[in-house]
Amino acid sequence: MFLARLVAATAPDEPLLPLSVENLTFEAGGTRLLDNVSLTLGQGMRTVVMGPNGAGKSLLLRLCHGLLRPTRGRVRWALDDGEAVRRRQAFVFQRPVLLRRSTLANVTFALAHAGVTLRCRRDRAMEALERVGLGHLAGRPARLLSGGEQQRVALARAWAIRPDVLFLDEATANLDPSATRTIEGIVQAMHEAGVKIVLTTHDLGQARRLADEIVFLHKGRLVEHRPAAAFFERPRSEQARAFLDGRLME
Ligand SMILES: Nc1ncnc2c1ncn2[C@@H]1O[C@H](COP(=O)(O)OP(=O)(O)OP(=O)(O)O)[C@@H](O)[C@H]1O
Repeated sequence: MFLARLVAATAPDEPLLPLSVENLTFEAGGTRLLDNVSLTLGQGMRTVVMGPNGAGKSLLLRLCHGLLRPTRGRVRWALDDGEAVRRRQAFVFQRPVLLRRSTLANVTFALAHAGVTLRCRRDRAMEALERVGLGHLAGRPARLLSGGEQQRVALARAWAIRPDVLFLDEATANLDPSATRTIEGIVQAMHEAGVKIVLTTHDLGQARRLADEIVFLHKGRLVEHRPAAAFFERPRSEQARAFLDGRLME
């Protein structure tokens, strides 16, 4: 069992993508919050999920990542191995959840959880911390770091496990412009390293900077799924036009 985990974490041969979402529906308390969404996300493009408050962006990401179970429909990966699928993706939340340990230990803990051998953990964790510019703070208690630094620890943790797919849900919503740009630079570096990026944001500037394609949701429905340049220049739907003009609040 342990060996199987190790192999899954270190030798990802078969592609995980594309990710197909088929007639995905999520209901809670008698309300349909995500309504029959179908789309396919492939390798390479940075996908930005946009839409007004309550559109279902977080729900879509959480369902894709397996944090929630759909009421109907399904999430299908190219790889038909639930354990490997789970281990080859990472999720960064709006507020990072950090352990009451050193910055380094937060990353090595994630590696232990991913089945990486004790021998490799420290080097891999340090490498990831260096990549996000936090090598010098490895020994500092993680919870004493600034908000932007804490989010960089979350990204180092994600990077260290070498995921195929990284989901980010409003990862910069609480950060100032400088910390936001730092996070965007790390996301861009992960994209260039071959990690599939799927993120939600309220920040139109960020969407324009990072997106290759846009998934636009409104009231739980998929309204547009198009290349970013086309979406921003010629949105097809009235909802998207209103949203880009700042006229669609929910
Ligand atoms: N587990 C849940 N149970 C019940 N309702 C939920 C649950 N998760 C989300 N919702 C509701 O579903 C709707 C969509 O939520 P979601 O968080 O996906 O929206 P969002 O598009 O990410 O919005 P925002 O931009 O405001 O973060 C909201 O009305 C939210 O209150």
